[in-house]
Amino acid sequence: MCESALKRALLALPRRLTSWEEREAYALLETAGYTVVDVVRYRPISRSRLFSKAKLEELAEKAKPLRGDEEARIIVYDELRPREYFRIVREARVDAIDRTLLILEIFALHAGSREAKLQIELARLKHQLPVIKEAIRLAKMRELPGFLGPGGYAVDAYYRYMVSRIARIRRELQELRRRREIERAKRRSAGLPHVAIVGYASAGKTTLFNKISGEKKPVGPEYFTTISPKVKATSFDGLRFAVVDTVGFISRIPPEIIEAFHSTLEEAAYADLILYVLDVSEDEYVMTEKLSEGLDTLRRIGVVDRPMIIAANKVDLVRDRSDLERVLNLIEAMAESVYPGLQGVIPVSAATSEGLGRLLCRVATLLRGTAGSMC
Ligand SMILES: Nc1nc2c(ncn2[C@@H]2O[C@H](COP(=O)(O)OP(=O)(O)OP(=O)(O)O)[C@@H](O)[C@H]2O)c(=O)[nH]1
Ligand SMILES: [Mg+2]
Repeated sequence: MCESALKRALLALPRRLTSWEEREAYALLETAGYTVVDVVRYRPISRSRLFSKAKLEELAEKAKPLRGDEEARIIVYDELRPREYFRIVREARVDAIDRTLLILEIFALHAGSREAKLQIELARLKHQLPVIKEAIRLAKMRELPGFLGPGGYAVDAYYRYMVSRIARIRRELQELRRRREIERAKRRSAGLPHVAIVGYASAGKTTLFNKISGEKKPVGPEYFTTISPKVKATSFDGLRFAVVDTVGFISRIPPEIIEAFHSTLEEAAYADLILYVLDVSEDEYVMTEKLSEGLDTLRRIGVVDRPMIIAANKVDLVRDRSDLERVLNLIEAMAESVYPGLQGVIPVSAATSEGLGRLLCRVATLLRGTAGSMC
């Protein structure tokens, strides 16, 4: 969902990005409601120092038209260390955010549940804590005159507030997680096996979830349309099961976000079957990159041995159908080599329902554990 009034942004892009990662950067900015007014490309000097003096001057020059606009931001599509943040803000006099904060802004736009809102606030606070620490250090050295009041007392107080707020959010999240576990246990004791739909952002997970469950959850071309997991009981061929929609993966998910959304992705770790949605209408290189990123993310959240089916989605958009078999084989070979639990790759179109019957038949067979199925 884009905000109607676009916020202006000066985008700082590292030169190391591949072209599809660059497209992803623009897609994320657009989803967050920014319009890019100018771009600065740079090669980081080191991990802690991104910009040379000359680059910083270029950035400040290009940021001039944004000065005084409270909504405008310099967006550094990288990990921004506190010292670098203050260097930029002091030089350019426009506020800056990094890639993690950009992603969190998008999450905040789509956060419906209390749990999602708390997770985002927690991730933001944890991200800001080192910045505030740096502000205290600079205020003590009198390098940051006037920043949040004299002598940095206000900064100190804010720091203490953040620490106590983090502790409170952690407690509340623990309670919500406990409740979620109870609900999951209830569904299990009712005998419902769980199928978790996972995959890269915008692969078509919710479209497939809606088709399988008869729901009408929002879908859309922007990233992170879904951020809280949705569960719905459904049935196929006399078999009842629960289907779960989850938050999409993106490349290089920042650690704060992985941690914040662990409980969301946890639904996948508890599932009896993983339905991995892959957009096969994309360029082959992009598709395989996204597949390996996604499988890597699953491994990081502890999904290593659950049975998995890959739904090769959006086949309605594949022009060269004669080449599809080769692409499916490639996906299978690639996924199998890193994920031994793979139980097949099935071409589908969540939009037109093509292949859906075969997919569900395979899901039901695996959940029943019956051998010698027709699909
Ligand atoms: N042509 C075509 N479009 C599809 C298909 N499946 C999904 N889409 C479109 O792809 C876009 C993304 O679909 P979603 O279902 O929102 O994708 P998602 O994986 O849930 O995305 P996030 O929740 O943002 O991670 C939407 O514009 C859908 O209409 C398909 O099989 N064919
Ligand atoms: Mg979705």
